[in-house]
Amino acid sequence: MERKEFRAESKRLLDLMVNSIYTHKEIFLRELISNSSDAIDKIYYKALTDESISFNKDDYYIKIIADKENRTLTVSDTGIGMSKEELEENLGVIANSGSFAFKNENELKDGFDIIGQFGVGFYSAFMVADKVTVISKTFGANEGYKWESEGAEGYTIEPIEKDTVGTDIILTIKENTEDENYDEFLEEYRLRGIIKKYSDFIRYPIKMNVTKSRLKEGSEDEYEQYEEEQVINSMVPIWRKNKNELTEEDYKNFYTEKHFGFDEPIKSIHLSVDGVVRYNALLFIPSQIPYDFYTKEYEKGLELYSNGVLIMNKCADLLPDYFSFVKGIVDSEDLSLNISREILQHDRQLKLIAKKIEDKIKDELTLILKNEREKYEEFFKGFGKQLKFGVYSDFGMHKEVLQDLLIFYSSKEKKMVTLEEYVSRMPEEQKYIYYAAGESVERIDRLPQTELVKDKGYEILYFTDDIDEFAIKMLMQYKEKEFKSVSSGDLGIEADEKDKDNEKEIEENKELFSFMKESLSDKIKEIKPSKRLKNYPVCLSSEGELSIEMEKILSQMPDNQGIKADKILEINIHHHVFDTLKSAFENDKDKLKLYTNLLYNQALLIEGLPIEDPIEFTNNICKLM
Ligand SMILES: Nc1ncnc2c1ncn2[C@@H]1O[C@H](COP(=O)(O)OP(=O)(O)OP(=O)(O)O)[C@@H](O)[C@H]1O
Repeated sequence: MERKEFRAESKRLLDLMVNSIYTHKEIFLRELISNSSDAIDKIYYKALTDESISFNKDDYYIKIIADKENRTLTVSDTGIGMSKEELEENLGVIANSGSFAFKNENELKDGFDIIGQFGVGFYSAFMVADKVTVISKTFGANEGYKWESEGAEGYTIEPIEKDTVGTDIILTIKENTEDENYDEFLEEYRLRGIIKKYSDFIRYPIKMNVTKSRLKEGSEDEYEQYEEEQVINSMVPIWRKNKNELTEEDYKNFYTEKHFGFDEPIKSIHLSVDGVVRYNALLFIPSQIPYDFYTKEYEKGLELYSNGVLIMNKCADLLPDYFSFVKGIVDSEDLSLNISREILQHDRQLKLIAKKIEDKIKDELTLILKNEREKYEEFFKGFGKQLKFGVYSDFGMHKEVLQDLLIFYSSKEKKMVTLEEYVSRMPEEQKYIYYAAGESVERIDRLPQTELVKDKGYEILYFTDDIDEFAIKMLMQYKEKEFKSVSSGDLGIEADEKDKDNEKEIEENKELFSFMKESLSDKIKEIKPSKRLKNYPVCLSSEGELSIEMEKILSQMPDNQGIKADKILEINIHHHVFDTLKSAFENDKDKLKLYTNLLYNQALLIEGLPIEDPIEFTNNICKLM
């Protein structure tokens, strides 16, 4: 019989499993039972919706058999089974989740991490077994197949007789070592405990033979032991249980068991609605972003059940895009089993459920923001962008829902604040909500353009995400206060007396400014004395809808059309550099050209924009040295 190699990634993971020092080895059983349950879901759904298949609820179960003599533990199910191709495809490679590829070598050395984070499913069997045998017959096939592997060397596959459809996974349990006791995975008591702990909510019976004792027939004091098949799990899905029967721990276990995420959810939401549409929902707000969250591969959606039967893995219509990070399940007895994806989209009941879910998520997030700020900030680090995309998308249609969930770094508070907090602190004479956009808080903090606003004692919100300014433009205003970039032409701050005195100076230097403007030609729209600069000689500001930050972001887009902001070069006439400019204007116009060019390039650098001709720039500096 031919031995086949595992694919490279699988081999590495297998090595990891075999040599695992992971302390919770017991989770292998949870993984296998969960796979069995998924497989039964598939056939159960088929049987319910296809009239040609006879249906008997009792036919669907999982059975655990421990055989101490042969050191085998079998997890047997009456699920959909696997064909030869499926055995190869599913068990010869790491589950097509991509999660593995994402982990880098360093993280991989730490087996704990990968098991804890992703639940590598089937492969975890190798933590406790020397050999794993899978015997499976898929629905509609005439014969079964046996897949067998003793670890990283590879696996074999061959046809085998099997009467019933389903899968048996037979683990040959490892011998005990000095540090590890593997015998326990053959102990009835221990196995029951593991099943209760991790798989109690599985909706199909998990059966096991348990040892009992009874009075011997005809005897009054002599007992005998006998075996009886028992269902170990309670089978009530967690979402059907009463909230006060459940602990936070139960919800967390369910989250992990379902592989919703490798983190701990910041919130579990349990809904039992008995209105026009009756349904139960269990929703989770994760604390960490999944590695693929901001990629095309990420698929949003909730598991959808009709009266306990899974009808869709990821029902996207239940979640708005801006809450796409939410995981969970919805189960309604009012939904038809045979509902198709297309019908579902227009289903009135589903729409009602979706609306209620959206409201609930918003309320919960608002509560966390209010009462558990640190937690919210952690959440926002990961998912804040998604909320801001939500404000921006669909022409701002959802801004009302989302605006109070936004937080931004504040120049004054030195921490994240809400728009509401900002507005409530605004001095009476302050007209606008000021913001500054840039790469990082540190960089924005040093932007010359912030000087005047800070000097006035006004708070500035720092925008460090690309989407921020676009989202704010969509928002336009908050509580009737418009947003204003500190780089915009008109800041709406009254010039103080000193500035008025300077108007004379400006008038006197009109020609100097027009000479400088000419030498920069159309690189800038205008050059003018700055009202906002205090300590810096120059800065750039912009006029119109498109800011310099937005220009930067758009220029990085693949279909960038070279759209430019209208730039204004502002000169600080109180800076000693201005005296140098004046004297060059009098005595040496060529030098003034050089200076103008230098100042313009300096302003670009401060903005984080590339200078157009670095060679010319450095040559100019040398010329002046
Ligand atoms: N008992 C089973 N019956 C039928 N198919 C199975 C069974 N066990 C595993 N499979 C198939 O093998 C695939 C791989 O299983 P594995 O546990 O490695 O990953 P997964 O379940 O897809 O992913 P995850 O464990 O992250 O949920 C499954 O997706 C399923 O198609």
